[in-house]
Formats: sequence, structure tokens, C-alpha cells
Amino acid sequence: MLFIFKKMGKYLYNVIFSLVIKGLGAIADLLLPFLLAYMIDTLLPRVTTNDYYELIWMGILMLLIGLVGWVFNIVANRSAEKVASLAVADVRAELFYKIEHLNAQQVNDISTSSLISRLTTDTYNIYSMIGSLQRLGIRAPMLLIGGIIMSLFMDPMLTIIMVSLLPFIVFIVYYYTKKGRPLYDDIQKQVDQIIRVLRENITGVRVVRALSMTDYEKQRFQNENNQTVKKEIKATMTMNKVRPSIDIIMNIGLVAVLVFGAFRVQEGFTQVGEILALITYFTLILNAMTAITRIFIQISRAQASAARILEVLHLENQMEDGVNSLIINDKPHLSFEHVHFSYHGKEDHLENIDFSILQGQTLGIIGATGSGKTTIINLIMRFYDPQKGTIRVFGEDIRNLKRDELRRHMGLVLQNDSVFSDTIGQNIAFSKPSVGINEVRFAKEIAQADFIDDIPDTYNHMIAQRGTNISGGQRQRLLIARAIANKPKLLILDDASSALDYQTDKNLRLAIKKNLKDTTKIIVAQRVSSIKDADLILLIEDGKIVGKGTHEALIQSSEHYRVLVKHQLGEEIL
Ligand SMILES: Nc1ncnc2c1ncn2[C@@H]1O[C@H](COP(=O)(O)OP(=O)(O)OP(=O)(O)O)[C@@H](O)[C@H]1O
Repeated sequence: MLFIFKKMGKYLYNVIFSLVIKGLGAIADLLLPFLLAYMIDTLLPRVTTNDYYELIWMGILMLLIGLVGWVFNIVANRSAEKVASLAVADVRAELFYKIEHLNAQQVNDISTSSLISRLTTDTYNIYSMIGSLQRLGIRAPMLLIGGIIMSLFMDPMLTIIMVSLLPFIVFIVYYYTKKGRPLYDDIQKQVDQIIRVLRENITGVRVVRALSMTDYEKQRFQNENNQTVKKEIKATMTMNKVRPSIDIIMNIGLVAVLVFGAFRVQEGFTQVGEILALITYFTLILNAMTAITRIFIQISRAQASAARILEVLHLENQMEDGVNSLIINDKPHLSFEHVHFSYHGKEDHLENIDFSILQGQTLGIIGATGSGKTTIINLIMRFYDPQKGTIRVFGEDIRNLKRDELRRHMGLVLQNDSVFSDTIGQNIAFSKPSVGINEVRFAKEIAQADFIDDIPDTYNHMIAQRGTNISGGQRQRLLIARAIANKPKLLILDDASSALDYQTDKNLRLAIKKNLKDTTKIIVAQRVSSIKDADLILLIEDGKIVGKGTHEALIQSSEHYRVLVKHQLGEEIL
């Protein structure tokens, strides 16, 4: 709750304004039954055919008070909405910023779907609570306490009968709110599951259809949906016991008041108008109690959501950013010194990786699927830090380098990288807004993306979301052009040309070699032909380097590499 109050604190003046106006509106509501009793018990008996002005004036006064209450309510509600929207926008911004700075492992641990639901439904729960708290947080207690005071003022005896029931109501609210909180927690976790299935289906829609898995996926979604319904019903059933329980207690109270009230009118202790006013006050008290219950339900929900948001906000920054700037010198551009890495701290996904390359050289990494090639790239990008060993760029431990600077000096194309729903030109210039048309054209030439010239609106052609209106090979070339347009010092192509035919792949490598002499290149591939001209080749198996050297050296020294070459390029090349 402290977290939510802190967020509201930024808009303290607006909050105070809403609460004060709501308070004034509540005073207006509390005055009306009192005036009604005065009208019935005092003014009505005095009315004669010539003397009814007092009654009319009283009617007008009551109407005006009612009107003022109505206007105050509208003004205060608007201000409350504004505060709720602004405060939650701040929460969303803070959460988004934090998510942007989580490391890849933290994102994996929480899961992307859960992060999405924390950013959407959880923040919405907080929004609802902040709104209600301002609309009812002062008004309801004022009506409750004010109603009791006014009733006491009119008939203490009857009021005591009513008020003696309040502890039961407080107990009911407390008991069910405590029970409800974990249930709302469960609902939010279930929403994570729905989003997970939804995401998988939206991103993998073509695979799902191609494998005729639509019915299976429908069923999977339906299962999660049913689970959500079950959990929502459970939570709602629990919280819905609150209102009827309060109603029955209050109705017992009202009946008791009416029965005792009738006796008291008969005995002359009180008057009919006062009984009417008392019943109106009791209705106000009942409504106030209901409103307070509603606030408690929303508080339970918002507390569960705030805890989920805080869990992310409190995640430790596991990868401290470095402070040093990147300085280009004669030391190796990139070196791994006995690096060990594990994703979950159990088995080693990389073991004793050790190599170094100079600026302008090409490193080829080859190995079976799952051998650890992308993991090496993940460490170079500093998506993760190794558990043992050091990675250096121009001699500096990458942990000491400013992460933004480190990443800005690289151009990266990953296996399943995505293009954006924007023009071809914007997609290529994406990495740096200052990239001009000449750089875009230059990048296109190197990336062999000539298909762009055959499209009537060339660079202005719109790419559909996730690049569905271009072929896989065209998408890869667009991504390579994007990485090159940034003029990176280190270009990393992780299985980035797998969809290209052999000739285009060869032309691409030749163009890169010719035009990007000072750029250090890392090419991860399954094809020997893609890496065979590299200055250094790493052959990876089960996270270990099992062969290291040039193509020729490896043919001499590694049986493993020889088998690979024989299978892919034929016996004669050996
Ligand atoms: N985020 C992750 N969390 C846990 N394990 C992972 C993660 N990413 C990869 N792995 C595991 O690490 C190992 C190496 O994976 P990696 O992606 O580096 O292989 P790869 O050689 O690039 O494979 P491919 O050629 O298929 O892309 C695999 O066993 C994989 O299951």
C-alpha cells in the first residue's frame, strides 16, 4: 500500500482537492435527512392556507443543497480519475524502464507473459483502487460517522441499537478481505498463463496452422480460460458473501429500529419525521458500509497486483553497468579468457572458452544445434555475465565498459530477429536515426538486398508486422543491411544467412570482406562454406571448443571438422 500511496503523493494537491470536495458533498448529503425531519415535524404542523412560505423555502433550500452535492461529486470524480490515470502512468513508466534494464535471465525467470500482465492488468487494478479510494475513501467514512452522529443527535437509544451491529460488519469485512487476497493473487497468475498461450499462438500462428494444430491450441487456450473462470468465480464467490452478510445484519437493525421506534413515537419520546430521517441515515450508513467493503475488495486486488509489480521493481540489477568508455587500441578486438557459463547455475553451457581475434579479422563459429554458439554471442552482447573467466574488448573487461557504448559498437543479426512494421528505409536506418540515404544504400549493396530496387516504391515500401509480406531470405538481407548501416566495429551474424542460396551467401561474404575491412566479423553458421575463409574458426561441441584454427589447419588437426567438411562440401575438397 505504501507504494501506491507514494505514487498518489506526487499528485497530493489534486488528491486533497478531490477528498475535500467529496467531504463537502458528504456534508450536503448528511444535512438533507435532518432538514426533512425538521420539515415534517416542525414546519408541516404550522402550515395553514396563508402560511406555507416557510415550507416552500425549505423545499428550495433542500433542492439547492442536493444540487451542490451533485456538482461537487462530479467535479471530485473527475479530479480523482485524473490522479488515478497519472499515478498509474507513472507506475507503468517505472515498470517499463525496469523491464528494459532486466537481464535476459531475469526476463526468463519471470516470463514475458507475466511481465505483460503486470504492465497491463496489474496496473489497471491499481488504477481502479486509486480512483475508488479518492471517490469513497473520505466520503464513505464521513457518511458512516456523520450518519451515526446525526442519528445519535436525533434518538440515541435507536442509534445504539443500530451501531451495536457495526462490529459484526467490521469482522465480516476483515475476514473475507483476508481470504480474498490470495485468491486475487491466483487470478493474476492465471492471467499470465492466458497471455502466454495467446502470445505463443499469435507469434506462431503460421506454424500452428501449418501443423494443423488449431484445434489443439483452441483446447489449450480454452483450458487456461476455464481455469481463469474457476479462479474468478472462487474469488468473487468469497467476496460476494460480504454484501449479503452486511445486508442481513443491517436489515435486522432496521426492523429493530422500526419496531422500537413505533413504541417510542407512541410514548412521545420521538416523532414520525425523526424516524423517517433515522431510516434515511441508516440507509446512508448501510451504503457507506457497502462502499467501504468495495474499497477493501479493491485494496485486496490492488495489494496483490502491487506486490507483483514490486517483485519486478525490486529485482536487483544483477549486471552492474560499467563506467569506462570504449577505447580502440592495438590489443585484440575480442578475447575470451577461460570463460565458463551456465544459464541456471547447474550444468555448464559453456566450458573453458578461450580465443582472441584482432580488429578487422573474421571469426567463424560452427557446431551442431544446441552446442552453445548463440550462448557465446549472448555473452559478447553482455545479455549475461559468465560465472568464470573474462571477456575483453580491446583489452578491457566488458564488465567495466558502459553497456550502451559496448552494444552501440556492435551490429547484430540474430537467427529469428524481427523487422518492424515500417518502411524498408526506416527498417534499415533503425539502429541510428542519423543514418542517411547514402548509408542505407551502401548497406543495401553489401547485404545483397537488390530485391528492394525491384519494388515500385523501393525504400518507402511498407513492411508488414514481423515481415510477413517479404520472403525469409529477403528478411535476412534486410536485417543484415540494418546491422551494417550502423557502421559497427564488430559485426555479428548469428545464423543470419541460413535462408540465402549458396551464391548470394558467397556474394554477401565477399562484399563484407571488401567493404568492411576495419570491421571485425563474427559469423555463426551451420554451413562450412559460410565460415571457411575466416581467420579463426571455433568448432563447438557441448559447450566446449573441440577444434580451433583456420580452415586448412582444422582439416589437418580435427577429425570432427574433416567429417563436417566431407559431409557438406564433398570428399574432393579434402
Ligand atoms: N535462455 C536459456 N535458458 C536455459 N538454457 C538455455 C537458454 N538458451 C539456450 N539454452 C541451452 O544452452 C545450450 C546452448 O544453446 P545455444 O542457443 O547456444 O545453441 P546453438 O549452438 O546456438 O544452437 P542453434 O544452432 O540451434 O541455434 C542448449 O542446451 C540450450 O538448451
